[in-house]
Amino acid sequence: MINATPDIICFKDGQGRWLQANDADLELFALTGVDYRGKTDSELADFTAPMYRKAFLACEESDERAWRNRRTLRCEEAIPRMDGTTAIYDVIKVPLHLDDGTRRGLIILGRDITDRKRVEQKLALANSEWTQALDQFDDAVYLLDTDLQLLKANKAFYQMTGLEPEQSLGQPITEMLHPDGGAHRCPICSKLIDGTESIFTLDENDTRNPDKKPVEVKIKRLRDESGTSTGMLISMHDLTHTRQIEERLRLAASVFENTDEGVIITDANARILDVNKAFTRIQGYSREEVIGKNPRIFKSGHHDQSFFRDMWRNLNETGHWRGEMWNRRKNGELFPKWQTINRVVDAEGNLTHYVGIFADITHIKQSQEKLDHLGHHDALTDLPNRLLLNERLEQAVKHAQRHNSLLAVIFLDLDNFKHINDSLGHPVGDQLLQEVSQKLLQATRQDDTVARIGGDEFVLLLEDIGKPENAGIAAEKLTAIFAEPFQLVEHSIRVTASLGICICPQDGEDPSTLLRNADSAMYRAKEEGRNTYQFYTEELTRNAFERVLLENNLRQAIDEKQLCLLYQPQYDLQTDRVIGLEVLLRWNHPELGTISPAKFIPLAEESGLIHPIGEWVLKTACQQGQLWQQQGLDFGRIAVNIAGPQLQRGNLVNEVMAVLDETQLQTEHLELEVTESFIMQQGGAAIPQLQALRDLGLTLAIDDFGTGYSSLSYLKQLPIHKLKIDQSFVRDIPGDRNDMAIADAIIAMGKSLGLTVIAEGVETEAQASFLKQTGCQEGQGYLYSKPVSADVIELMLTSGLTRLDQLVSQRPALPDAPLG
Ligand SMILES: Nc1nc2c(ncn2[C@@H]2O[C@H](COP(=O)(O)O[C@H]3[C@@H](O)[C@H](n4cnc5c(=O)[nH]c(N)nc54)O[C@@H]3COP(=O)(O)O)[C@@H](O)[C@H]2O)c(=O)[nH]1
Repeated sequence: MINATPDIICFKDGQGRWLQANDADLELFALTGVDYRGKTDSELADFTAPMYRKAFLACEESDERAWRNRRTLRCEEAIPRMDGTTAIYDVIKVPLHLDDGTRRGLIILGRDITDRKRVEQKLALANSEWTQALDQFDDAVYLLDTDLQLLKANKAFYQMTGLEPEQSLGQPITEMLHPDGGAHRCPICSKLIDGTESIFTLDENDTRNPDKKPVEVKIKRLRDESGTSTGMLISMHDLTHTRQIEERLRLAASVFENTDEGVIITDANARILDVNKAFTRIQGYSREEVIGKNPRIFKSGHHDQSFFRDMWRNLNETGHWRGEMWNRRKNGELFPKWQTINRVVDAEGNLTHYVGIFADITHIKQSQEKLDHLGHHDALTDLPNRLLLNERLEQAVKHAQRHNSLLAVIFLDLDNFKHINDSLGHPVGDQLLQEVSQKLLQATRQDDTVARIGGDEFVLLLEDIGKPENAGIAAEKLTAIFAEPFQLVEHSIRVTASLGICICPQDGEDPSTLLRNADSAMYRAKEEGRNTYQFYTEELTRNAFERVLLENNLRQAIDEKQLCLLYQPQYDLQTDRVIGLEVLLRWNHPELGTISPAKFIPLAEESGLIHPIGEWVLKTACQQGQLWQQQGLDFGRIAVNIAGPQLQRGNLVNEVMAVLDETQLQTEHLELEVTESFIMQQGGAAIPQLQALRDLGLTLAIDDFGTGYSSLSYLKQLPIHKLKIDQSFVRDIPGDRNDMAIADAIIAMGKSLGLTVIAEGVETEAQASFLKQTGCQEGQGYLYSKPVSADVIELMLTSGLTRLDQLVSQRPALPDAPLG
């Protein structure tokens, strides 16, 4: 019967000797067919495979324990198998003793639990892995049975509740958490008691919160396959960190919305995702108007491409950019802002956003400008002060050096200003200084600088003055403002000024030298008796005064009949016949003698006196021509020089028509000469007037040709008849090859354009013969005749002679003709 069971059964006597064993036992130890009876485990180990020895010894040892403890022993024994695996047996050993305590025998029953063990081990492993996994959670997780007794809990649970596993497993949760019996007041326990599944939060200051932290509680009912409840799973999530993040987010959102700085957030492609209230206020666009747009819609046009290129490079290299930028508001207004842009990257370093923060710095800029203005201007007159003057002077010197131009520094000091202050008081002195400042500004060009460098001292900076004499003209204008008394609120004050002029580069090439020299020139003006000006160099002062003198005298010259005209014949080079007479003006000054037009015509042009003078010349020349016309003298044409300002004024055509009408000179007897440099300077503006003059039927010549750089294409557009080769190209013929080439080219150009070419300043036969050979049609110069009076011309024409030298040789007793 004992062989019918797969369990092992073995009986041993009191000395551990085997009495009987069933087949399962014998098979287990490979003892089948072995005479095992009367042998102990150790002895049997010799009768079977060596691998069983360890198992036999272990059996002996546990047998001994059972006897010694005199109690049934239950243990597990591992028995090796032939296939290399190990069988685990659940073994029960029942020790039998005699009444006197001696060992009588041992009953051994064993059941193979290898498979169960394996499953149990797997389960235990899985269980421990699961527990370990749950221990990793920060959330407290615990499992209750249907009686709400704690079955399992992770580490976080014990940490949160302060309970120990030994004292809590198998205990009712409600009593553990609320030993005072208040479980029904606890929101977690009351829900557990009700058996309801739920998710809820408890704040740290909630008196019912068993834990003093904000927590999110989730209660889940567990069910088996049949749907029967098997327990409850509870998780408690500590919300402290979440609450902190929420708080930070709330704070960030509040800062975003309430900060005074505009904030703009874009995605990685610079598409706007969000803007704040301040942005809307500053930029003028609503949030909806800009979402999805690129910030370039705010571009002001103030910055060039390189500005943005540098900005992006910086941003991408360093992760941020900071600087001043100009933007355009929705209403079109430009404004300056101080902008910071940051790149935002994710954990992998990939660009996700750009965040721009900016402040409108319009007011700061305005304040800066105000401060800057205050720092650079005189508080009383608002004129530039010494600091700004120095800056401008430095720039002006550089400009003059770069462009090879002239710069004038005028130091102006009021004469006896101290007396005005002392006698009438400082407020009146201040008023006077303000008035003087205004007048100085009115008397200068917008580009000039008028500075007050202290007390009654002013400095004027005149750039690009062309020639030093122009500084003298400016000084004249400036002294003129002191000719009339200054009308102040309660006083009419007469005051004069002394001026010192210094020219850059000739009198100094740096600001301090120029100011010092202008100052010392001003002191010389004071020494000269005040109310005057002096140049730093005496020669310039002399020239300037001479110029003023001439200009003043020229005004009287017409009325006092000091002007007269000379005529210089012009010839056909092939026939030597007189074909015209150039009219040349002379000024016979009662004290200074004959003054060259080269000296006074520019003065007349600058002062505007050229208009009455030019009119007088034209009318006088036409009257003379008409006289000769009446006498039947063949003078060809009268060639009158027209100055640039006469043409520029715009009424020359009417003026010429009126003179021709009045004098009755036939139009074909009149020729007008206009300089090439003036025509060039006018561009196309002179053409309509020249055309109108040509339409009158008179002849138009371009004077000083070759000095004004006109091009062939430009010349073609001009309604002219004649080119007059400038005498500077004739003077050195035949010695200078360049001049010969230029003269040749002008003659060829004239020919190709169908224009007559006349050469002026012909003094030698060689020059005349070269010009003739190269095809120049007409000539004029000392070789034939100097400019002479009308009487001499008349004599020459009536005598049938053509050249002055012939006249002189034939008529030695000529009247006193003024010879040019
Ligand atoms: N707008 C006006 N300009 C006038 C008028 N009258 C004269 N001028 C211009 O003044 C410049 C100087 O003139 P001037 O001193 O009269 O000199 C002229 C001739 O005398 C001189 N000339 C003539 N032949 C010779 C010569 O063989 N050698 C030599 N060295 N000089 C000579 O040349 C001047 C002629 O000038 P241009 O007009 O270029 O023919 C001068 O620019 C006059 O134009 C006037 O009324 N209005």
